[in-house]
Amino acid sequence: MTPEELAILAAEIRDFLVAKVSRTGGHLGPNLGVVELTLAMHRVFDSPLDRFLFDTGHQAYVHKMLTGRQAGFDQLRQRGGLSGYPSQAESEHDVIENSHASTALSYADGLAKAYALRGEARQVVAVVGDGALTGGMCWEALNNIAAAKNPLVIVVNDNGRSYAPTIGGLADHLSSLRLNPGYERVLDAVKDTLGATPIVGRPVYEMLHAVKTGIKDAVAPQAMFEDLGIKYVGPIDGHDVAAVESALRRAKGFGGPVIVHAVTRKGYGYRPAEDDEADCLHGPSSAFDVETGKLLAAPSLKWTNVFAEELVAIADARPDVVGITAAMGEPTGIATLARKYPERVYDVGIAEQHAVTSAAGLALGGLHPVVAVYATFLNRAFDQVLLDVAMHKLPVTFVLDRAGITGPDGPSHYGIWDMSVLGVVPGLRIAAPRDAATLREELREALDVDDGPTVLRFPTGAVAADLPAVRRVGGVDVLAESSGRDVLLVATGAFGHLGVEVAGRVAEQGYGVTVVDPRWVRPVAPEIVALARDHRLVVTVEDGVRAGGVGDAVAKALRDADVDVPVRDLGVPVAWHAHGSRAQILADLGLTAQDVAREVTGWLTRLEGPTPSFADPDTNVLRRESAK
Ligand SMILES: Cc1ncc(C[n+]2csc(CCOP(=O)(O)OP(=O)(O)O)c2C)c(N)n1
Ligand SMILES: CC(=O)[C@@H](O)[C@H](O)COP(=O)(O)O
Ligand SMILES: [Mg+2]
Repeated sequence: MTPEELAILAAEIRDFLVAKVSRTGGHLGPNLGVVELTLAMHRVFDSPLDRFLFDTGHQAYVHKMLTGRQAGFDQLRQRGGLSGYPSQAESEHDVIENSHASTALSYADGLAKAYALRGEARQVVAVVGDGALTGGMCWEALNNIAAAKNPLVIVVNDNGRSYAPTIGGLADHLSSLRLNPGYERVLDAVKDTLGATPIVGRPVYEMLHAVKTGIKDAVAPQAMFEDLGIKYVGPIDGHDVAAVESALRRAKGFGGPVIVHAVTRKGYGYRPAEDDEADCLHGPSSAFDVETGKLLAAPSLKWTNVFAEELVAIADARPDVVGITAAMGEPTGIATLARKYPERVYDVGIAEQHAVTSAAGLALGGLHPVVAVYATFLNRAFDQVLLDVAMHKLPVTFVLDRAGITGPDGPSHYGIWDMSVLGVVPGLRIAAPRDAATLREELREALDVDDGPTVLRFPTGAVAADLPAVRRVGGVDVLAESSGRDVLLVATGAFGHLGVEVAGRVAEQGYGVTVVDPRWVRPVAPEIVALARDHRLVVTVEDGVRAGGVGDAVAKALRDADVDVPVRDLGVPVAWHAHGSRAQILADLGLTAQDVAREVTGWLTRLEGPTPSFADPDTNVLRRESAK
């Protein structure tokens, strides 16, 4: 293809991305920024013989288009449709399916070693963003890549942003070169005067590279990488296909590890994304107006908003409260605190392990840090929570947004493991609010705990309507109860509403039912044990994996207290759950009022002894507070 044809193709790809993603939602900004880069990769290398590894994978839409999957974009991130990330089931061109950042270079190191050992002449090309580069695994990988000296091409897609501008020393290094006025001005002048005739411009352009070498040496990215033993090529204009191709061909022929530093712009070529100061339309969650880039759906009050507002209200009175985000200030709501108290919020980059242990440091220094991350991303910092925070009994509060079944981002984004994994951390307490009122209350309770870590976890999306309790037993809220005592239903977190709906259905069948929201789900409250003692069956329902979850914990607590009441647990099976909407996935898992009620009555009918033994159908009226 001629440069002109390539330019036309790039424009067509952009038009396609905007047209499709504006209907489905998805990672528009990141993918608009890698159009030329991905075109060049496919022109220089031979996928799938050569392997393309996309770090985080949210920027692989162009790669999908170039590997025959354009038709799938109408169902992007929808159940049964195209994944928003690489998917081996979709294509042999795809490798990394995990949407957690900073993994690609480690995969690349291993893959390159395998090809070297097996004598396979296959190139490994890893695309890693400047944001992902702030993750520690990248540096562990670079250390090994340099030592292994295997042929490996690392494309640093440097757009200067994660969601917000990327923070940290490395980002400063990269940006000082990228933003060097001399480099940019001369580059633009060369490109302007020579017009779109890059071939003619090649010698001049290459001369510019020589000029830049001086700048590079002065600015250190080249030195920083080359001192590691990794060749550095760039910075190059990541939107100039010919320039990227030239750099990739040089890298391909080098015979060892090479970094190609491509300077790109997130949202490039679509003004609403380019001008979006928040995050360059990083990932609109649903359909948006093409003219403005604004979501079509009316904004709803989200769990995140409630958390953010309450945190600021608490921080107003508590100078010891500080916030930490791992490059997700806006998505987690911590940015709201930063706007009022910028000196009390720390963005550590995509570095959750560092976030947790630096929070331990903050706590040792007399502060009470709030670490706000998506539930799934805390997985990688388990050791830090366990040994750096909990073993030292430090007052750190973890606020886990997107806990439970999320949906469009697929299996590696589900926040379903926290209650199980964190359930084995001595001294750690977990709260699962059911609505805005309990979120506010439990956040305050968490920040009042000063002898160990606390966790607050809530799901994605609009906050559940307030669900007042009928009464409170210790720390446990009774949401509904009837005269009979056939079943105690423990409905955790946002499943409070589900629990009350199930109770109505079960009571209609003549059974006695009590629905409770434990509020603090770990450790199991003694009141749960006491309430269980009065019932014939305990059923738990949780928005998390069953194995080691609340159900298992309640069953163990009853065993430990010699309370011989059977426990049945409902939740998320231990499996990889495909992408879809949260409602669809919950329905697929039988976590709907109808399905749960059917399960509960089924268990009740199979219980030994007379049923309903405690419930008098005439008096077994379900008592509950109407939502205020
Ligand atoms: C471990 C982890 N933490 C947080 C995220 C959320 N996240 C998704 S994309 C992104 C920003 C990535 O920035 P960069 O690597 O520069 O890629 P870009 O979007 O700029 O192309 C973040 C923080 C994640 N995917 N993984
Ligand atoms: C790729 C990534 O990790 C995030 O961008 C994720 O897509 C955010 O999802 P939300 O839409 O839940 O904020
Ligand atoms: Mg970036």
